[in-house]
Amino acid sequence: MRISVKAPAKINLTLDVLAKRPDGYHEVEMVMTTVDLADRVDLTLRGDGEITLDCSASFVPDDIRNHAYKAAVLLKERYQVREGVHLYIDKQIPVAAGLAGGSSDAAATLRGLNQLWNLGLSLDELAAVGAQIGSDVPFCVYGGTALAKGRGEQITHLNTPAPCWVILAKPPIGVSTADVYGNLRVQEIDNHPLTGQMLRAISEQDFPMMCQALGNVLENVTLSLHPQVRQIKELMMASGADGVLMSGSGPTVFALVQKEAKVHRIYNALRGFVKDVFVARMLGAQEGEMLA
Ligand SMILES: C[C@](O)(CO)[C@H](O)COP(=O)(O)OP(=O)(O)OC[C@H]1O[C@@H](n2ccc(N)nc2=O)[C@H](O)[C@@H]1O
Ligand SMILES: Nc1ncnc2c1ncn2[C@@H]1O[C@H](COP(=O)(O)OP(=O)(O)OP(=O)(O)O)[C@@H](O)[C@H]1O
Repeated sequence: MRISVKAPAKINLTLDVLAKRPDGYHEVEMVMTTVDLADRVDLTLRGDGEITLDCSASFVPDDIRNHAYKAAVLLKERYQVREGVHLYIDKQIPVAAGLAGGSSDAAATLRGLNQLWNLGLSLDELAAVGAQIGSDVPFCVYGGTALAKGRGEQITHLNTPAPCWVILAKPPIGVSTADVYGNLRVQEIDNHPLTGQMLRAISEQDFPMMCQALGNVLENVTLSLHPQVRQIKELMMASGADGVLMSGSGPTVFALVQKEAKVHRIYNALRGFVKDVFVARMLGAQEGEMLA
């Protein structure tokens, strides 16, 4: 038996850090949404109980370091499953990009195995397993649009934002999330995003207010480490984007626009500058879509 599950990328519409915690993580408050730039995870039942993985991108680890592999191991142990699985990841989301590609693969694996292994678990139960893998995994289990608190695992579901286009551009650098958080001086943050305004903009589907409320306190840290990220932001703004922000710990920057004509202008301007440029839409549905 084989099933395929979509693993969409996420963007952060806001990312605020409130405090550094004694466990080394940071207390965050962030609004996240999924977009239709997605990996695909194929899951094939293995009767011998083994867990194996292949990925279309050869540089992505194919063992326990892979978040999807880890998800399968954790679920198998926790629910004492006898069967195994072969996972194949068709990678479309750029790696180490601030788009939660690995987290989304893990979440898609949890959703797919729930079906393949007939576990009958709720999304809340899958998200609890996901939290053991990474802070972004619980959000990715649900998808859609949400406010995430704690270290990212406390999820409140939100409405679908105003319809718009999302143009994503990733400069050819990988960014370590741990390094970016490590370089953040929480007491010195002077650009806290307007989270309340973002929540209002989403509930009222107010596109201009959503663009105004975009904000990410990790942006300055990554910008100081990688000046190319600032150049991409400036290029997007000069090409007519309605709102521009870095996603997560970066280095991917996204532009929001409502008029389709602007999409082409921004895309063409960026393609002369970086190779990885994607045009996407925000996903409305809360639960990741099963393909088959
Ligand atoms: C930047 C974001 O992607 C925004 O959505 C997340 O906050 C990070 O999510 P993630 O990549 O799933 O993060 P994890 O794999 O849990 O943690 C990677 C590293 O980031 C740092 N980290 C992560 C989350 C958090 N709330 N505080 C942190 O300080 C820690 O040093 C941790 O060792
Ligand atoms: N399934 C996977 N896909 C991509 N990378 C993975 C995967 N599993 C583990 N990794 C490792 O995780 C690291 C981060 O990759 P990922 O693409 O998830 O980063 P990211 O998009 O910045 O994540 P986040 O936004 O959650 O911080 C990579 O260096 C990669 O080696």
